[in-house]
This record gives sequence, structure tokens and C-alpha cells, in this order.
Amino acid sequence: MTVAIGINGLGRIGRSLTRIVAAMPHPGVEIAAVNDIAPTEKLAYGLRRDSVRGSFPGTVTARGDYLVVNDHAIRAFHHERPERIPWAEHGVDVVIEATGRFRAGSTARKHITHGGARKVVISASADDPDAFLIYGANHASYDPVVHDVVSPASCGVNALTVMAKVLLDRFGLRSVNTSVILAAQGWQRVQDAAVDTSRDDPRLGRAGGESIIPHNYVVGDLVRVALPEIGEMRYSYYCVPTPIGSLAELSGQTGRPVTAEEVNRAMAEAAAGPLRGILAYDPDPTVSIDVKNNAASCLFDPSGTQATADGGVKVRGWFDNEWGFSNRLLDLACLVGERLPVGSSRVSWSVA
Ligand SMILES: NC(=O)c1ccc[n+]([C@@H]2O[C@H](COP(=O)([O-])OP(=O)(O)OC[C@H]3O[C@@H](n4cnc5c(N)ncnc54)[C@H](O)[C@@H]3O)[C@@H](O)[C@H]2O)c1
Repeated sequence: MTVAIGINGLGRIGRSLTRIVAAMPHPGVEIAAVNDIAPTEKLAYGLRRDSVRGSFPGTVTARGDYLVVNDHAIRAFHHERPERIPWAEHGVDVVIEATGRFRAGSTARKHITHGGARKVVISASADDPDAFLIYGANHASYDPVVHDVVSPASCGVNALTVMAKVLLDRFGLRSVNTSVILAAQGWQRVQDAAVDTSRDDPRLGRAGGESIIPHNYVVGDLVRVALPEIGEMRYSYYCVPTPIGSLAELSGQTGRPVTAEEVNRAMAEAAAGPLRGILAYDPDPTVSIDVKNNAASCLFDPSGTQATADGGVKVRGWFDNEWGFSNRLLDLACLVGERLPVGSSRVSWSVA
């Protein structure tokens, strides 16, 4: 079965999704349509040339209303509001909402009620989705009857959750404290700006290339949605000027004293077993750029593991904030697209 997806927003995440699908690691996915306020020619250029990932390994052209990626023609729409995008006309089953503008479940749901898609995956820590589904932790709780708009939370939450899952399952885990150091984001400014900054913190408008900037609005405690057993947790996020490659650190208290070797062995076993593809393990000394194009949610770094005699443990993982997360978005799109409720049909498209 092929799941036809539509992507709203062909920015960093939308372009990563397109490159991943073109490279075919998800053979059951086809991009049927995209929507972005930018003209098709600019979308094609943005896919051909990428300052971080390099030139597209294939061909991308704009042809009328279509974006042609290799030999595959993708209908390109240019609507500003989700309710105007006629996804159903191009057979879209699942919309990946990746503009960053429509993170509220109620707005993203318009891709279904007005656009005629059947499911929506929001590419961010959404405000009120039907479910947060984090791959490797709670994605099996997906219920096709009641979950129409889902979110995998954020890239940082995914990296933290897979490490927390292993520590929780193997050793017990509580009193969790996390930090995420996030690579530069597209909404950041090159020079200081006072208006149109993301959220209501003036620091988020400061020149992104010059500072480590605290980002208090990223919802770090969503790790608890997937793993409620870990209880209350503390968290912090910072944006840094590196172009790609981010870091997640997690510390906590285990149920019994453990050694760093035991923790590393547990992570290596999970990476080779139940979390294969979601958690990766690499003992080679790593810096952030090394994780570029890694498809896992987290590349575990055993050199960062510390353990204390009273059961305290600290672990470190790297993640490609675009590529790893985009792979999880596609995993989720497959999950929801392959399990559409029997008898469900597209609603007819209407323009609000
Ligand atoms: N970049 C990352 O590392 C990353 C990682 C995880 C999650 N996310 C989340 O994914 C979302 C997108 O992030 P991004 O980095 O791709 O952003 P981006 O700014 O690179 O891309 C956004 C795209 O949406 C388009 N757009 C803007 N308004 C639109 C509208 N009204 N209708 C249609 N298209 C519109 C823009 O033209 C742009 O192409 C955000 O919510 C972000 O928090 C980003």
C-alpha cells in the first residue's frame, strides 16, 4: 500500500521530507502535493541548492503547477490558509503540517474538514493534538478511530525520550533533568530585531549567529507524555549558532546503583534491538556536525555517560534536528496512513 502525503510548508522540514522520500527509504510513501506561499520556482530552487546539505542528488524543476522531483510530478499549491488547500483533489491521505504557523490542532484539523485529507501530522510540539506519539516510546498507542491530528512533539523531545525509555525500562528512572542545545533555526534573525520575533521573549529576536539564546517556549516536559512513569521533570533549551546537529543531555536517578558500562551496554543493545533505527550508538568521539544526515532520533554517545554510587546517571545523545525528526514524521505518516479506519472516506472539499 502507498500512503499519499501532502506537505504544508516546504521549508527546512518540508525540504528534508522531500529529499528523504526521493531517496526512497520509505518505499510506502509518495508525495502527492505540497503547499507553500512561495512560488513553485523558488521551491524548486530551495530543493536543488541547500547550504547545509549540499545540492540535490537528482533533478528538481518547476513545470507549471507542478514540482518535478526526478521523474515524480508533485502538485504545488500556494494558499496561505489551510482551509483553502484542495488536498483531496490529488488523493492526499495524510498532511504533514510543517509551516510552523498552524501548530494548533484546531487549525491543522482544517486539512481534514476543509481540504479532504484523512489524517494530519503536525511537525512540532502542537497545542492541542489528539495525541502526541513519540516513536519508540508510545507510538503503539495510536488509535485510528479517535486520533485524527497527531504530533511527534519536537526533535529534542524525541532524542530525550528514546534515552529515557531505555533507562526507565532497564533501571527505573525518576527525578529527571534535561537540556537540549538546538542548532540554529530558520525563524532566528541575523541581526537583532525587536518585532516579529518568535513568541514573546525579546531574546528570541537577538542575532542568532552571535549568542547562545535560551528558548523557554519549547515544551521539554512532553517526554512525560510518552513516559508518564518518570514523573515530574525539569528541562532547558538553548539555541546555538551551529547550522545543523543538536545535543540532548538527560540526568536522573535510577532505581538502583548502575555503572556507566551497564548503561552503555543497555543503550547499545536497544540500538541493535527494539529501538533499531530510532536510537543509534556510536563510540567514535563525536561533535555535532558528525550527526548530519543521521536518520535516528538520537545518536547515543557513550563517552558522555556518568554514573554515581547513589544511582545518579547522566547520558548524552546527538541528533540531526531536521533529518532525524523528518524521518520520524514519515514513520508517523506511514503509521496513520496505513491504518485508516475501515469505511472512512474523504470528506468533500469546501472553501471557507
Ligand atoms: N528546523 C528544525 O530543526 C525543526 C525541527 C523540528 C521541528 N521543527 C518545526 O517544524 C516547523 C517548520 O520548521 P522549519 O524549520 O521547516 O521552518 P521554515 O521557516 O524553514 O519553513 C516554513 C515554510 O512554511 C512556509 N509558510 C509560511 N507560512 C505559510 C502559510 N501560511 N502557508 C503555507 N506555507 C507557509 C514558508 O514559506 C516556509 O517555506 C516549525 O513548527 C518548527 O518548530 C523544526
